[in-house]
Amino acid sequence: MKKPKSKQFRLQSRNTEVQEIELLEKWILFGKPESGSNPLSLPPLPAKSPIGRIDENTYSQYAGCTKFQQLPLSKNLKDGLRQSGFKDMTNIQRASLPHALCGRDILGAAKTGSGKTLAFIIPVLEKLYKARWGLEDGVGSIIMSPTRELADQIFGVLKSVGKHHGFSAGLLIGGHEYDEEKDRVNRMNILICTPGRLLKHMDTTPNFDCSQLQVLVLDEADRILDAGFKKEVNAIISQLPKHRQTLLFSATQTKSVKDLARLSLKDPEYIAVDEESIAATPNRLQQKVILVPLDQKLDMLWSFIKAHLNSRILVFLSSCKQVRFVHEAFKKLRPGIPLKCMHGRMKQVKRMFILQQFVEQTSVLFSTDVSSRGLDFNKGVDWVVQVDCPDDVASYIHRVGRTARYDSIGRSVLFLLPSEMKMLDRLQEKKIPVQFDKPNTKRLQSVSGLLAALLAKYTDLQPLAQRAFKTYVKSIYKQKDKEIFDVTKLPIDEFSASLGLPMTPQLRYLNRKSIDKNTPEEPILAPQIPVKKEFIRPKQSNDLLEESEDEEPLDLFHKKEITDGDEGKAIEANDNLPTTRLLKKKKLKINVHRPVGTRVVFDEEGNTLPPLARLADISTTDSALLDKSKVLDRFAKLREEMKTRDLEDKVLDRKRRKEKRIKEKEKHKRARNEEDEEEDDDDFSGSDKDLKKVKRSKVYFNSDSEDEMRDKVALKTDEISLAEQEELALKLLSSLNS
Ligand SMILES: Nc1ncnc2c1ncn2[C@@H]1O[C@H](COP(=O)(O)OP(=O)(O)OP(=O)(O)O)[C@@H](O)[C@H]1O
Repeated sequence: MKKPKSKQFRLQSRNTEVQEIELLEKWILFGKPESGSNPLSLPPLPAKSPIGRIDENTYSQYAGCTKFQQLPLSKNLKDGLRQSGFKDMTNIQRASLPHALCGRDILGAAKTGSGKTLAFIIPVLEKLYKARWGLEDGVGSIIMSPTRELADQIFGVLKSVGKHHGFSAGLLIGGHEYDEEKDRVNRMNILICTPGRLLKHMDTTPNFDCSQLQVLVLDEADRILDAGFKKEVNAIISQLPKHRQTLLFSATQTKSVKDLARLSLKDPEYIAVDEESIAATPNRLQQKVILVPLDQKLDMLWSFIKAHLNSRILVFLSSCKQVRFVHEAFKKLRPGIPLKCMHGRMKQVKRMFILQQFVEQTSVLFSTDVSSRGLDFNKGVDWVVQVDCPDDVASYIHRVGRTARYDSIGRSVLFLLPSEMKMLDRLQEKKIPVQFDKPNTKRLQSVSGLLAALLAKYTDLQPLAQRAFKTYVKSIYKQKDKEIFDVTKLPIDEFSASLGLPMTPQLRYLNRKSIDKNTPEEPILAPQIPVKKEFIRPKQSNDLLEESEDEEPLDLFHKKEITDGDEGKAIEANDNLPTTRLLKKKKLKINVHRPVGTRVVFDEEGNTLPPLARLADISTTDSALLDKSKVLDRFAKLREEMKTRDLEDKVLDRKRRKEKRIKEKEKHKRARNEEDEEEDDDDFSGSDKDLKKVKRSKVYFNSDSEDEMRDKVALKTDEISLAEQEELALKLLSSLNS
């Protein structure tokens, strides 16, 4: 146990703390970089130049320095950084720390894996230290992250570099015990959290108070500020004090980040260290794009894995269901490397466990975008394989950013469908150095046949495959960027077969006939409706699957059923509308409170008629709207149908009852047997046992037609006794005769 420190020692250390803070503040003030300047452009300080106070009023320069030790940081933090192995600063740290340490708001963008975490953790720790923040002061800093895993990693870095500081820090993320968090949340100085969980505490935890907040950090700011978190983040920000330092970091600077900057940042420093090279991906990252038809994606992935059995491969697919199917199916095919999967539907603890396993050994991790942002795989991912096209360039950058972290090298490959080639242009527009390659199909191993066999053998795999198929197609259908994602160009049947499915699942929202170019007939429920030009999807000039100009615009949707008679009217009514308009089902509002018999009925001219007048009309006039003979025929048919159904039901019912009876008898029999066995265990003499057996054989029957058997045996007993009687009579007679 530690010896309690003496009062004098505590006083002395408090004095040195006060002196240190005073010195740091003067040093920071003295060397403040110009607002808007880029410390990276300053010449680096000579290695042996003095650090800290030089004389009474002179301090060393810190803007432009390259090492953490040259910064005006507390001794506690310098020790923490050194012990965690951090010596030289990365560019984003060099560019942002001098500004952040003097209390400025920061809007920082830097490549993935470039060290943004330390760029905000250091100012947080220093700000609270200089404010002499203590336990009783409550929440001093909030660090928000979009995902739990990322929050957990930030927490890890904070614990490591801040271990010599006395702050209490807590992780507030979903999947953790909420009630337990409630008790200690008020005692935490630094909160690392996901937006949802923080808001929950703000709303429900008594006395939870952030009114003294000093620093707010948004990591992966673009993601936190996008539509998904908008409500939560706005609600949180409205409860925070305006007077605070705000640090926003992300790999890509988006408009919404700037929007937030306008809302709450005060003269922020825009720090984009990669602006000169523009590309948001590291130079150490080799990036390839290959053209893979949809029905060959799994073959390609399988062949790739087989060719890289000694690597750590992170595979991105677009949905949880695909991740689950590919993981389960490939696991059964045993490629010779451990396979793992991770998606948002998994419990937090499991996700953490999988991540840890993945970084420890060579393996393949199938994942959704849940692991595409911010996760630091300890420089350990060799390959990032994007099997499904990312939503946009930002998403691409985040995915490939899981490899080539800090100073390590990495490789990535993106599979693009012929219809998704526009994505290549988008990447090149953003100056992302991707290399387009043709895949080596000589080494391609086909797995679709194997998958079909697997699906037949493991019945639980088939629904997984079906769901994977459906979610993939739906994800393409729902994508906003129709220039890249065009569901009409997917070879649906071939894709289904490539997953091993015996039949293509039904996709209700797609009109299959329109998609299938081999069956150019008209969709049955889609009458030819003139379509306004502006509603037709513009054709892409560089689409490999381009259709001819003359072709009718594709109709992807099912139409509301239109009967022969209605068809003309429907067309007339919607003359100038695009086809899609017709398909929207009109929601019928039923007023359940309407008094009975008050329904409004219209005549042919559109005049309202009194309720039920139309029916009365039918009975009184010859021009009946309903043909009576037809109605009677219909009723006769219905009666016939009901009769046959009734018969079928009866047969079924009889069968069910019989089965039930048999089951019950078997149950009785088993119970009896058990009883008898118990009795057998008691002291039975041999003869008694035999007797019992004989008795039992008379009582129990095994066959289904039990009653018949019983009758037969009864008959048999009668016959025997009769024969015996006859024999006895004969004997008697012969004895009498003799
Ligand atoms: N100054 C440094 N010296 C050595 N290693 C560093 C330094 N700064 C960061 N690193 C290491 O670089 C890796 C990436 O850092 P970090 O996770 O902070 O990157 P990031 O920019 O936040 O990435 P992302 O955008 O993907 O979230 C980590 O393993 C971290 O330990």
